[in-house]
Amino acid sequence: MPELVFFSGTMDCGKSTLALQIEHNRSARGLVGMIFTRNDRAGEGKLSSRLGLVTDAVEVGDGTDLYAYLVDHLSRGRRADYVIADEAQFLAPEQIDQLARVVDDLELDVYAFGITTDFRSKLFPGSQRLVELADRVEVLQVEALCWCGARATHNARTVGGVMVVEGAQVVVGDVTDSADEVGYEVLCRRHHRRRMTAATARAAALAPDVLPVTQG
Ligand SMILES: Nc1ncnc2c1ncn2[C@@H]1O[C@H](COP(=O)(O)OP(=O)(O)O)[C@@H](O)[C@H]1O
Ligand SMILES: Cc1cn([C@H]2C[C@H](O)[C@@H](COP(=O)(O)O)O2)c(=O)[nH]c1=O
Repeated sequence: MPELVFFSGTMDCGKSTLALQIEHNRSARGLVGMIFTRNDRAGEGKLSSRLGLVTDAVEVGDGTDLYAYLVDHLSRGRRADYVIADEAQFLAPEQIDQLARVVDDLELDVYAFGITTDFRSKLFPGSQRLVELADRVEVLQVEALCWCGARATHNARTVGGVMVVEGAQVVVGDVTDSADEVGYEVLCRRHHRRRMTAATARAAALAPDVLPVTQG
């Protein structure tokens, strides 16, 4: 039975890498994938992983009907044996419904990859719809780590290394972005709740009132 699978995790846990591996393994066996993405850091129409792998993809826009796109593609005699949707958190709920229809009516497997929650630990609307509709939700196995060493479960947005909780839900960026700009950092829940990033934890450890008193 074809399935809608949601591979979810924090930023930087290997979702795009897994998407590219699934694509590689299937294309090595002669299958043809339809790859959708939205707002990938590598630019329009790209699916990229931090390990350096990248492939071309169809850039989804606000008005793209993913079901209609596939019907049109197939009716022109082109092939699509399965579907990959990366950065699926950026898709609208209706577009997730369209992916579910691709599974049910076109009988294609759909593999969606995305982060579940935003920098305020609120569900992205597209991810919420995926959790509601997916046949399976798979949490990625190679977990990212918080600076404290615990499993990272939350995505923090930072400016100058300091966690912020105000701003637009969508701001494309990376965990490696320089400390001056808007960037991201993955944290465990405890440190996300306390808004304690690696930089603020370091600063707190160096603060004069916590330095050991030197004996004269
Ligand atoms: N230099 C590196 N060497 C090995 N692994 C790396 C390196 N840089 C990033 N990674 C790994 O790549 C993964 C991030 O891959 P990516 O697919 O881009 O993540 P996601 O799509 O979940 O944000 C992480 O598991 C990270 O550990
Ligand atoms: C938490 C959060 C993230 N984003 C953006 C930042 C990145 O461009 C993507 C996530 O990509 P990844 O491949 O999973 O690292 O999402 C955002 O727009 N808003 C957020 O709250």
